[in-house]
Order: sequence, then C-alpha cells, then structure tokens
Amino acid sequence: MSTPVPVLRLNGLGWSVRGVPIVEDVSFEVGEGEFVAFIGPNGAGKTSLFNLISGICPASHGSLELDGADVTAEPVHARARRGLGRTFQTSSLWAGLTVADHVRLAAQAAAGPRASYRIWRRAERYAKAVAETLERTELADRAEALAGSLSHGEKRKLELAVLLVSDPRLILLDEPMAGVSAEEVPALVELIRSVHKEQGRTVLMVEHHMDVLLGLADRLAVMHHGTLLALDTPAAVMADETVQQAYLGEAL
Ligand SMILES: Nc1ncnc2c1ncn2[C@@H]1O[C@H](COP(=O)(O)OP(=O)(O)OP(=O)(O)O)[C@@H](O)[C@H]1O
Repeated sequence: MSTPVPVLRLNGLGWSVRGVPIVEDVSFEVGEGEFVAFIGPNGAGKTSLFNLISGICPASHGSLELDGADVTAEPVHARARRGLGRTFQTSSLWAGLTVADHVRLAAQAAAGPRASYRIWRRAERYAKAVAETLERTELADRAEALAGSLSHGEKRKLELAVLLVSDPRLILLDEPMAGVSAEEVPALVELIRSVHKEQGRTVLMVEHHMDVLLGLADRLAVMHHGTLLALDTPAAVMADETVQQAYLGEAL
C-alpha cells in the first residue's frame, strides 16, 4: 500500500532578514486531518513560520510542498487556491461593515476576480454559503451587527467565518484566542474542534495556552530561536527534557 502524500511538507525551510535568520532549517510533514499546535516563547518564530507557509514571506532557503506540489515560489493567492487559508494574530475586520457583509465579501473574493460579472447568477449560491457559514460559526443571530460592535470572541468567530466560507482544507490559526475573555474561550475552542473533527480540516495553530491545546492537538511543535525544537504527541513533548529546559519550565 502506498503512503499517503502529506498535505504539507517543509524541507529545510527558512527566512532571513538582512542576513539575520528568523526561521532556520525547519522540516516536517503534516498529514490530512491532523491538528498540529505551535508553541514557543515570544519571538521564537511561530508567526514568521506561518508567514512562510502561507506565502507572505519568501523563503530564503528550503522548500515547501502542498499535496506533493512544490509551491515555494507561489504567491499567497495561488496557495489559497490550493486550499490553504489563515487567520492573523491581530484582528483584520472593518468596524463599519456587518458580519454578513464580511462573509459575503470573502465568498466573492474566493470565487475569483471574474465572479463580480456573474454575481447576479450566483447570488443564491453565495447566500446559501454565507448562511451556512454564519450558522456553523454561531453568528447567525449577529448577521446584521456591525463588526465594530462585536465582542472579542465574536470577532474571532467572524475571522473564522471569513476563512471558512472559502472552504479551505488546510487552515493556519495564529493565536485565535488572543484578546478573548475567559468566558468566551470554551465556545471558541469548541468551534475550532468542530472545524477540525466534524468538518475534517487540517489545522495548524499557534497558541500560548496549553490548557486549550491539550484537548485539541494531535501533535505539538515547539519553536525556539527560529528552529523547530520538537514535534511529537503532547505527552512526549511535555516529557522532553530539552523542551522543558528550553521553554516549558520557564513559560508554562
Ligand atoms: N519583518 C521583520 N523584520 C525583521 N525582524 C522580524 C520581522 N518579522 C519578525 N521579525 C523578528 O523575528 C522574530 C520572530 O518573530 P515572530 O513574530 O515570528 O515570533 P513569534 O514566535 O510569533 O512571537 P509571538 O509569540 O510574540 O507572536 C522576532 O525577533 C521578530 O522581532
């Protein structure tokens, strides 16, 4: 039986700025439907690694494959067309637009530049995708609310909705709990769990809170000084002495 092609493969990937290495020689594979969480101290290179994977930063060395295709030279939108989507650490919503407008615009953007000419023919399809996405992200009753009026937890849900309406297979979530109140965290965790388990998407997520990750992640990746220090099951990573010395002992 042949081994399945990983959804994502990094081969010695790295990024330097004016000769200073930010991410160095990172290699790993992620299988279809896996959930890999990235931890590490501030400045360890987690967001930079996500920027490399999504195409925001150009690789200085190494290569990156999506579903077996070398995409190292491909721009962000080409990787998005292959099913890669991401959210950002800081919120990127328009305060004066409604929740439904955000999701509608994202659906149209995902359909490509020519979609606007055919929009009248597709209106029904968009409406269905938008309604389903709002339902899935528990935002249906907030559809007409302005994004600026949402709580932090609702804003994070909306960012997920904007991502999910394009139906990505591989999603990168950069600190999706950042700024969210303690009361809103459990609902957001459940939502991310269902995006992974029920919708069957492959998830990579940067998160500082171990209590959130331990119930979600199949594997933990530890970043330290721009390198991948460990990548294993949560139990194995927590028991790893190198990890404890480098990170866990001080930060968790
Ligand atoms: N465009 C850039 N130019 C120069 N240095 C950068 C750039 N982007 C990031 N860095 C540096 O690279 C290092 C890694 O930053 P990065 O944001 O990837 O870390 P992180 O692990 O995501 O941190 P945090 O947990 O605080 O978000 C930091 O020292 C940061 O200052």
